[in-house]
Amino acid sequence: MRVIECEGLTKEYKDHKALKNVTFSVDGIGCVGFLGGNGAGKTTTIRILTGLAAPTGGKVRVVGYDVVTDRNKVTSEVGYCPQIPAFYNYMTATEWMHWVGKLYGLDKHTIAQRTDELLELCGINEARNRPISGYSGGMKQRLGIAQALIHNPKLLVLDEPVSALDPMGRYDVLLLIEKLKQHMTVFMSTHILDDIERIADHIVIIKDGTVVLSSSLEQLRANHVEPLIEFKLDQQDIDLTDVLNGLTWIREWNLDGGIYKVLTNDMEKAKALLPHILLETGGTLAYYHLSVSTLEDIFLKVVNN
Ligand SMILES: Nc1ncnc2c1ncn2[C@@H]1O[C@H](COP(=O)(O)OP(=O)(O)OP(=O)(O)O)[C@@H](O)[C@H]1O
Repeated sequence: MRVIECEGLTKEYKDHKALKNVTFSVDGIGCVGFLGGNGAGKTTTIRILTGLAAPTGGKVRVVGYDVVTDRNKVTSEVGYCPQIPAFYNYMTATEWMHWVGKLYGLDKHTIAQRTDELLELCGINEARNRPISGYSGGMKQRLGIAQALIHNPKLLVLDEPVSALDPMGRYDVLLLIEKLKQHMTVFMSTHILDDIERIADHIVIIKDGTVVLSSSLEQLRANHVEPLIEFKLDQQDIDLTDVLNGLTWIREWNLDGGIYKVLTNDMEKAKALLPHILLETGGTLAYYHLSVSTLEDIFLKVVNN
């Protein structure tokens, strides 16, 4: 059974088509990074996957259930934490978890047991009897995740879980997601490539309401990572456009922050000739490095294509 199956999903608001064609599927445990720029359609997709909004068209099944016809089953199998989780801040974490457990209709014994397990797992145990109002952003996010897990869901959906956090809070939350993904499917939206690179096993990229890529990270690297040459000249005012465009063995190049990145059809030739050609322009090399394309290079290529 697929954990998520989205086929031709569309969502239209009154005067705006937020999702035009969202098609992807997710199997098994691990972390899925759902990546897209501002307004790409991440939150809208997440709201549909969690049963909070209805699609306008297409088929969506989550943990085997249709999000429209089996909405209650979907909500009982999915845990959701928004970007900025809201609490009754005067409550302690223990009180909050009991309150949420009751909303899910769990019995007292189960609530107490799950609260102990989850507050320990999410690193809130020490602070569990303090009011939430005194928690840091990272602690609130981890409590939001604990709360989302109270009913033991098969799928955890996180909307930009680390975007609003400071580096320490971000580190703790990513560490927690890394633990959770060993036992369940975690679907997290983000616009930060570093997060994906660090913890995701599968990546889905959405652009203008359409999925432009869905692939395992392993497959993505195998298909797209290629060797490249990076260099920088001391003289930033030398224009290399004509020189680089005139070399038949250079397939693609770009300039970013003074650093040239060059993809070639013939690495041996490029290694032998390029440094000399650059010196002939009157420039001196400040930096020269044989490298491979990064996830950022691949992302830009896929999104701009
Ligand atoms: N209730 C709504 N009514 C009309 N348009 C909406 C509504 N909600 C979202 N949109 C529009 O749909 C598009 C997708 O929005 P969505 O919030 O899903 O994007 P996102 O990828 O989550 O972006 P961000 O990273 O900025 O939160 C945007 O153009 C947004 O303005």
